[in-house]
Amino acid sequence: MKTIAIIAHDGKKPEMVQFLNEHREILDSNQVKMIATGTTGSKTEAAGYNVEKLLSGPVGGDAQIAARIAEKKVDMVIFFRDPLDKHPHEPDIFMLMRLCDVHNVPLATNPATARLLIKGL
Ligand SMILES: O=C(CO)COP(=O)(O)O
Repeated sequence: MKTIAIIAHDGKKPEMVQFLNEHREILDSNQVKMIATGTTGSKTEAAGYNVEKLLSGPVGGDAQIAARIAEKKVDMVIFFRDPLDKHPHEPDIFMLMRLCDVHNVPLATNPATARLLIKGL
């Protein structure tokens, strides 16, 4: 069983849903568990997937996922960041990405990278 963390900023949520739908077969299999920040999780559920929803990003969701990364409970992170928007919780976003590097967890921040990573699952 592999755990994938799914996170998307508002401007990137449509791209995330499109990405998920392109990989439905893999993501629906019993070999994959998804966790997500709150609103991304709601969109993921609305698209028909099972997902564990954590808090919304700005109120601690990124920090919760970062903690799971530190606890070695996450195998891959797909985080479609919006580089053209400001985020009040930027310190949490950097913490999450930093912990991916500390713990050598694969991190995709755009669909092109995510497509390559998910093929390697
Ligand atoms: O803010 C986010 C990531 O930094 C995402 O949070 P939501 O999925 O709750 O919108």
